[in-house]
Order: sequence, then structure tokens, then C-alpha cells
Amino acid sequence: MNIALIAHDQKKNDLVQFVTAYQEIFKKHKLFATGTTGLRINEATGLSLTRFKSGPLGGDQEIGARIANNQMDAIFFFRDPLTAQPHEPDVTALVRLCDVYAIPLATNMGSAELLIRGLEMGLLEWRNVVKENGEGNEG
Ligand SMILES: O=C(CO)COP(=O)(O)O
Repeated sequence: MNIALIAHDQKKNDLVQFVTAYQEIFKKHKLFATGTTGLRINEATGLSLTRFKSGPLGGDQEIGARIANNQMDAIFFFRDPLTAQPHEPDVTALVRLCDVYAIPLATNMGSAELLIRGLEMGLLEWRNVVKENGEGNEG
């Protein structure tokens, strides 16, 4: 599965902690991240990730483009609900695309626990069916 990892600054420690705790699961998948988040995760865990630009510089949009092209299977996006983001429209657009394409999105530690455990149990295998059928690429 292709998994994107993103965290706002105030949530980066939480995401690093989360990925560290579940790295045995994450290492079985192809990981992507926005710039700074990816660097932090790589430094903490040694996991290799494809890093896009930093969120404020277009990284959220790069991940959004991959969602639109049916190339992302799950998103862990630890958002900071208490701090205004200069690129709020990009954040909203990324969340919107997850809804457009029914891509599982965890925006906090609570839902992330469920998503990672669901992933481990094989509950996201339907994504392979979607991809085999080429769904989500039309239009
Ligand atoms: O801003 C972000 C998500 O909106 C995350 O970007 P960074 O990982 O580069 O900090």
C-alpha cells in the first residue's frame, strides 16, 4: 500500500511517536511524506520515505495529486486544529480529495490507531481491487 504521512508542526512529535511504535507495520509499505515530516520520521526510525515539498510550499498538493491519480491508499495527516496555517486552502483540498476518492484518512492519534490496525488486518485490501479495476482514474 502507498501511505502518506503528514503532520503540522505542533503534531510532528505525535506522528513520529506513532510511526516509531508501529514501524514494523509501516516498513512493509511504501511511504510518502511532506518534506519536514518525512525528514523527522526518517531521522527517528530510519524508515525510507519519498519526500515531497514541505506542506506550505506545495507538499500537500503533491500528495493530493497522487490521490486524484489513484496512487495513495491511506493518509495519516495529524492536523493542528489550534493553529492557523498559511496554506489552509491546501490542507482543505487534501482532505476534500480523500473524500472525493474514498481514501482512508486519519487526522488524529485516535483514528490513526484504528487505521493502522485495520491495515495490519488486511481491511484495506479493497484498495487493490479498486486499483486493479483502474477505478478512480477516469475523468
Ligand atoms: O504543512 C504540512 C501539512 O499541511 C506539513 O508539511 P511539513 O511536513 O513540511 O512540515
